[in-house]
Amino acid sequence: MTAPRYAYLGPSGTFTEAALRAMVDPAEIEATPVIDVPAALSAVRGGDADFAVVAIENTVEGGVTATLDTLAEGSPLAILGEVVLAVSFELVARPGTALEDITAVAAHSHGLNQCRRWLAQRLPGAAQIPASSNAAAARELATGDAPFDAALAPPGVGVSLGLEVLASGVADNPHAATRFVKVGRPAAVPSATGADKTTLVVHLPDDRAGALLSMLEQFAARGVNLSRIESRPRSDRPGEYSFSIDALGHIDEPRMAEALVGLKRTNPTVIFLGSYPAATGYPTPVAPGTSEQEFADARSWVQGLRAGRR
Ligand SMILES: O=C(O)C(=O)C[C@]1(C(=O)O)C=C[C@@H](O)C=C1
Repeated sequence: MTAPRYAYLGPSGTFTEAALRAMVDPAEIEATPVIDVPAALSAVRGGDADFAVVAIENTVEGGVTATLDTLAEGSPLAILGEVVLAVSFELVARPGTALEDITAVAAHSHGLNQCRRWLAQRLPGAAQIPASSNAAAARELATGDAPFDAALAPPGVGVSLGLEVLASGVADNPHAATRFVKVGRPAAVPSATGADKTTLVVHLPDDRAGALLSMLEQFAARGVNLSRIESRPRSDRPGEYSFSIDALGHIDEPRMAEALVGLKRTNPTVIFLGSYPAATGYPTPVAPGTSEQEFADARSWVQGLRAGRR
């Protein structure tokens, strides 16, 4: 059997690679670094990779828009799992560089934003240069003629490239974390674990007052908790928005299945991106009256009514 092929934001050393390693045994897969999130997801869509691991949300920047938008448009993809990693950086530079010598620092734009305050305090005059990834910035510094003299890199990457660490634990928020998802092509949904998450994209009906409220009611009426909802502008219809939603629970559970039926009946587009184990591991909250047994009992009561039982 050939090893499953994974695409991830490279080069080697990115937080995305660390997330990939946290999800699968690197010895059992073939991992290919790619230049950005759309390239990783295109590799899956086009069949060059079986899976991709991509960042979807971080505690400072919120949703990773490249991921949310690329998942929501184009041929169907499925989220199969998630992992959350704590994120803090090392400020790295070529040996002999002092903090006061630094005139320009590079990192992924999310990395720069995750260290905005630190950079303002410690390197107030330095230009901030966006790179395709934090690890790519460190690599360019080590090997090339980089137009910057420092980089914010994932821990350990600078030393492995022969760079010096000028500061470690760099992060504005000591609790900063990034959530990554494993994405594949759609297949039968893996069974519920009891601690699951379902990700959806919903387009609301045009020009209808209360459309957002009635979409949310589909979840509320079945006791389904949302853990994330964000709106994104639609590239095909300027001025209109799609909603990217994480809901706690699994499509195999009647409360989630009924919410999906309601969403499908009342909204023009519902994209199901998958039901998969939640990284928190917290059991799915079950509101009174929404357990599987209560749905089953109520259904058989209705069946009984039809058959004349009162
Ligand atoms: O994987 C990496 O190292 C990245 O550079 C990407 C990325 C992101 O897309 O958010 C990943 C984690 C950090 O939050 C900062 C940047």
